[in-house]
Amino acid sequence: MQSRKLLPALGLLVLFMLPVLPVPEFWITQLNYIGMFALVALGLVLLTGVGGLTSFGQAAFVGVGAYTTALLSTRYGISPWLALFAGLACTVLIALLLAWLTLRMSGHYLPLATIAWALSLNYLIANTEFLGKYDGILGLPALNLFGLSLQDGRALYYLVWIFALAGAWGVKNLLDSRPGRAIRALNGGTVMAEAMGVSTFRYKVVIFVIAAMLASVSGWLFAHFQRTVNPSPFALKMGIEYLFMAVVGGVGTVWGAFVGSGVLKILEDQLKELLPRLLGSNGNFEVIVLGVLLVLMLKYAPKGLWPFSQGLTARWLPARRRAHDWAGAAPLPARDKPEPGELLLEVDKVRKQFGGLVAVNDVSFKIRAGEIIGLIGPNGAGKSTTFNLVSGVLSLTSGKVNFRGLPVGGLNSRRIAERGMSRTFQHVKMIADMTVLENVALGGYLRSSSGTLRAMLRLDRAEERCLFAEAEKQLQRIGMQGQMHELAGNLALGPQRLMEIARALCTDPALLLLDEPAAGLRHKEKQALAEVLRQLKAEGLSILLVEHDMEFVMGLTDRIVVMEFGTKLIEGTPEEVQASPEVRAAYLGTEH
Ligand SMILES: Nc1ncnc2c1ncn2[C@@H]1O[C@H](COP(=O)(O)OP(=O)(O)OP(=O)(O)O)[C@@H](O)[C@H]1O
Repeated sequence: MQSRKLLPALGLLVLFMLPVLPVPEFWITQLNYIGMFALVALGLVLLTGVGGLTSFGQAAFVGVGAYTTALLSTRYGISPWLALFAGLACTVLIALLLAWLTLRMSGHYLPLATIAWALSLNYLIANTEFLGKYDGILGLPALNLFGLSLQDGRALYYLVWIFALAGAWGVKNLLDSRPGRAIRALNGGTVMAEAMGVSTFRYKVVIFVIAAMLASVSGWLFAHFQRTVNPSPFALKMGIEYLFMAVVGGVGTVWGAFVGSGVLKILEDQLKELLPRLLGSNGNFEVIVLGVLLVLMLKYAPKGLWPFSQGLTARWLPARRRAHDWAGAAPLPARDKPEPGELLLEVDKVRKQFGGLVAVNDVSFKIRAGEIIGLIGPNGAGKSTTFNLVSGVLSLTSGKVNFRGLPVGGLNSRRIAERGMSRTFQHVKMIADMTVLENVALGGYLRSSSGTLRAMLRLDRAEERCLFAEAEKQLQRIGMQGQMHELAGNLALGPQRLMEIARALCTDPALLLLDEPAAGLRHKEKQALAEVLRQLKAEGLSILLVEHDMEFVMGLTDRIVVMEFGTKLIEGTPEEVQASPEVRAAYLGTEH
């Protein structure tokens, strides 16, 4: 534990002592650039590494910050500090516009769109008379802080690194918070996060804007360091380099941004110097060597240098475990629970057509509070589609769904979660590199309120304690408390499915929707799951269970709805269903 705190403290001390030590000016300049580049790469850690949104266009935002301060401080004599905020305001406006235009794109369309707007913004700057075209703007004033001129690289060094480390602190805090868990959920697609009540589009915009703002601050520092701006450092080529820096360091890790910026900057400069001397001729040979090194790194350390080095040192540094500081935390707000026997869910003639195929054909059933209802049927019978209609993943072609007396048909899964239905997934959806506890705490999203700024400034700790206390309570409820500090991705399938149930319970649902929870489980794991579900029923919870495993459903449910070819074949008690000749023909007959 001691070495975990000692090493960063030592690193910080060395970093802040460097300018007063006899370190050559060249290295101070290098470190200034590394700090500025790291700010941009930090934005990419959040946007690309964590959020899964690849951007080649961050250099354009560096340009917005640089040009705004250049223009305002040289033409209008405005203080560079005011210009910093003006630059950030411009950046936010441009980022919001671009986010609105591009962030709904997926796959390769988004990276292509970032290339397109990076080219356009750069071309616009380079061809605007007002901005000095390709010559840019010269004669920027040096920064001044409390009467102290930061003209000298050694003086500016402190400002650069205060910004860079403050950025790292903010991003690190954000990732370990309520909005941070929502952001970390983006990378695995939007369905699970939306089902936990997260507006995934909103968080995509948030990380896009934060990344743009970090780039803009870097541009402001860069402009006053160089004392001149021109379009070339903000071109697409630099946008690609920033992405390389993040990837080389480790695109999902905060300190990777610093490692990547440092390694690339130093290697590039040293190779530029060394290679022509070695080869005896001039040329940009460093580009070739860097390209080869990058390919080798992607092959042998694909997660980047920081995670690679962490893997090597894991033997000496014990894994960090979250301090258990939530004992006695206040409970999260809870919803009014339905009375036993109260009509909870009313599915009335729901229909879903995919083109000419009627996947669900006027299916109706009801669930009362305290019941476990099974929805079964052979492959392709329409169970998952019905489940998705109830949980808001699919829109209804016709029919009605009422929940606790109010219509919910047509609401999206976020709104459905707000009303008190929570679901699990046929294929487990989780954040593999987060602990079990953190995954479950994501379920408490709608019962808490800390926003991005509070999280970045770490003002959210009291609410975080409440969230973790609730997550631990739900894990205890299903008998998984002992595994709460494990990474979710390291669990076997059975515990992963139970973890999903704990996450759904953390939303404080009135109805739990389980999509094939026994699929792929071993016999013992099925027994453990059935035990948990029986216990939840005994506690008064209502459950809709879509399942393939007949034995599992028969021993657990109060009533069963059997579907075939999109229609409801029969509804009854497990005994009635088992005795039904139609079911035998349609389902059991084909199964046994
Ligand atoms: N998005 C879609 N587009 C077109 N057809 C679909 C879509 N989703 C499902 N279907 C079709 O609707 C029918 C019902 O599918 P559904 O997945 O609901 O069945 P199921 O009972 O859940 O089957 P399984 O047990 O195999 O998951 C199938 O014929 C399926 O091919």
